[in-house]
Amino acid sequence: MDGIDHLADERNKAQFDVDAMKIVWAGSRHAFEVSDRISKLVAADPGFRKDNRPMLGRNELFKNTLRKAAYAWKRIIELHLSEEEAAKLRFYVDEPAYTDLHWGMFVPAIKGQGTEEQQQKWLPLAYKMQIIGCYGQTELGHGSNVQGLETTATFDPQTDEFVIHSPTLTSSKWWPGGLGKVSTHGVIYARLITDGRDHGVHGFIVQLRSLEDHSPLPGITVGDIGMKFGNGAYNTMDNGVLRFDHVRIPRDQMLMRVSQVTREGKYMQSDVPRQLVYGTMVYVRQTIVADASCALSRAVCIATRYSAVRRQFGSQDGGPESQVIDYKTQQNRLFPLLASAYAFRFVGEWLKWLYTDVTQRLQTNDFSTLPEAHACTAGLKSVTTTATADGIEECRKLCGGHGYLCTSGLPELFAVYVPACTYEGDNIVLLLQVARFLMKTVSQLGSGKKPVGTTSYMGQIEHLMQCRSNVQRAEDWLKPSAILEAFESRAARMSVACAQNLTKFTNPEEGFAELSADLVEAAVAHCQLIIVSKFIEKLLQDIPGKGVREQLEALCNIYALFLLHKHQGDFLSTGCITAKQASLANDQLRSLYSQVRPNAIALVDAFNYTDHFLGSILGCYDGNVYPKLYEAAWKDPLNDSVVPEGYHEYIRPLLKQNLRTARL
Ligand SMILES: CC(C)(COP(=O)(O)OP(=O)(O)OC[C@H]1O[C@@H](n2cnc3c(N)ncnc32)[C@H](O)[C@@H]1OP(=O)(O)O)[C@@H](O)C(=O)NCCC(=O)NCCSC(=O)CCCC(=O)O
Ligand SMILES: Cc1cc2nc3c(=O)[nH]c(=O)nc-3n(C[C@H](O)[C@H](O)[C@H](O)COP(=O)(O)OP(=O)(O)OC[C@H]3O[C@@H](n4cnc5c(N)ncnc54)[C@H](O)[C@@H]3O)c2cc1C
Repeated sequence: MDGIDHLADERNKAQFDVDAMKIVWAGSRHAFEVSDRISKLVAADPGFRKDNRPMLGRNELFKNTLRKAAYAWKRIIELHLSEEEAAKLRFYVDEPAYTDLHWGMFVPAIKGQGTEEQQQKWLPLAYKMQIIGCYGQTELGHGSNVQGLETTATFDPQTDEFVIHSPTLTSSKWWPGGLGKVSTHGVIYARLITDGRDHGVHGFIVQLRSLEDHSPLPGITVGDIGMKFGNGAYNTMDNGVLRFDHVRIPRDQMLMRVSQVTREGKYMQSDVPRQLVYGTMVYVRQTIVADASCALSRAVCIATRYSAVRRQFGSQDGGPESQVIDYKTQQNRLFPLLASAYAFRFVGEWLKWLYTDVTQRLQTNDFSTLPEAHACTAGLKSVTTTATADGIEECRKLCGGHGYLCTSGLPELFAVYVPACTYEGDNIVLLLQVARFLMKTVSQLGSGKKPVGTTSYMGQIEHLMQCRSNVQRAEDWLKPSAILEAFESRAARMSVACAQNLTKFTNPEEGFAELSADLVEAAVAHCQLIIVSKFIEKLLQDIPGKGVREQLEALCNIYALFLLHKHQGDFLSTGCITAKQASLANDQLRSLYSQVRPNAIALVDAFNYTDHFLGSILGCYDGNVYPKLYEAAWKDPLNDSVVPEGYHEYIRPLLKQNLRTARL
């Protein structure tokens, strides 16, 4: 447009090396370089244009997604992109598509639950996209309760086949992404039945469509489940419905790493735990935490840049009005979200490490850390997606009226993101899994079994149950030890209080159900402690770059003290801190906001997002918001004609009606 950087003054205020921060955000110099190169490549390619999405009807929108996915694949092949680069390209194309499920769930399910032989047969086909797969678990009647799935896979020893069948309406598969219109195959979860016995839910590779003409194979009814929340948004995805009418598949298409069925129809279990059938969900939940930091940082980048551009009130002697980012209320809503984006980034990095560690252990038949990995992935998925969905909506409000325009990018971002609170495990259901893990940990405290990993703080339970914070001045809250002690004692006390209340019930399951709201709060406290402590651990690492560590320290303190303020009730009622200390934390928070303020624009520049990826006029790099908004409005299809279609039919007759009739 005018070629001027309208945020240049803001950028000049920064007190740290933004390029060094970009590397911290990306995770490594290599990750930064890949991400930077691929994001620019996508942004410069008109084939990946996305600004017209909210205007398109479903069929047009979906066809456009198919085109982009095919084009992305073409570019991946032409440019000889590595697996890492290809994943980045799909990420920056930024359009939910069947490929997400193919690469993100179908392939991992075969890798995690297939035998060597099965992997050798299926993975090369999937890697070349000669078959396209989905993850078919959820049914019309059951999603959370996986053990309640109704689809059956009955072994027929006569033919050495499984017969896959949907016995009821509620057993119809319902939701799997990519299933509706695209997938040729699916990993389908069904109850395994041999010789009249039900062995529970297992995974099967089932071909759904002809590889010749894409028509459903005999016995298969398949389609899309219909429009979802928002314009554009997740409607680029063909979430599907699927019914089986006695569909036969060969025996070797049951994923047999965890359990097997022999030629004679004998059911056998390996010495790996049965829970590995749920392994793909652990993998995906871990990736969702990293994705949360991406979605939140994107919204925060838009809201921060726009808050520096937008001015309201406060003009003195005819000078400019105040930038809204200078209002403390704006900072109090925005900066904790900025801090959360960084916090989720680092906890996501750590969770990836934890997952890699568990996977390596599983390969050597060490299953000891699986329960913790399940609790951490479930809990962190829940806490980070809830905060991110709420955070995106808050960013929209932080942008005032203009945030409500699709051109702000925020409505679509919210609509695409919000199902993350439900898919891959409803967030409350997942927190209840964490609570079960915590109650088990508390119950074992007296047994001499030392809690490890993320529950190791419970090892000092006597201290945590009676300690009092020694914070006396606001600055004392900057000490990591003060923060950690407060968060650890809050989490420990909430868990122990639940455990004590549970003993009042003769039936433990009844007690768990009755106290579930409290248990969820205890689980949240535990997960927030993990996020805070991983941020603090990150700061123990070597962090090069002028001023970078100082910024991260400020953000870490903002994240922790904001949570402390928001959940004051927990901290005060459990007696970990006094009302005076809570008030000092708030004083400290205000002064941290002032410290971050001059760095705010540079801190969001460090995400290194292109204008294409942000997809937001309010968040554009140069801050030249008003001319772009004005220009975009005229491009709306409604402005194609000056007098709207329908004028002669519906407006003119109104205007020309008899006045006397109108008065009656
Ligand atoms: C809620 C539970 C965990 C309940 O399972 P259950 O067997 O009835 O539960 P239980 O008796 O409490 O647990 C038995 C035991 O299994 C453990 N466990 C449960 N899940 C896992 C796991 N993933 N890894 C490792 N261990 C696991 C539990 O901790 C229990 O262990 P324990 O017996 O206490 O030692 C489960 O059914 C579940 O995960 N439900 C959520 C369903 C879900 O996440 N579906 C995802 C579908 S795919 C999708 O949404 C893709 C969207 C992606 C996109 O579009 O991008
Ligand atoms: C966009 C999107 C994409 C999806 N993609 C896939 C896919 O690719 N493959 C696939 O298999 N599935 C997919 N799903 C399905 C998804 O995994 C399920 O919707 C999810 O696991 C939640 O299950 P549900 O729908 O049965 O919710 P429900 O369990 O019916 O939840 C309804 C309410 O009940 C509450 N609730 C349920 N159980 C309990 C309990 N024990 N205690 C307390 N409260 C409880 C929940 O908190 C919630 O408030 C997708 C879903 C969406 C929205």
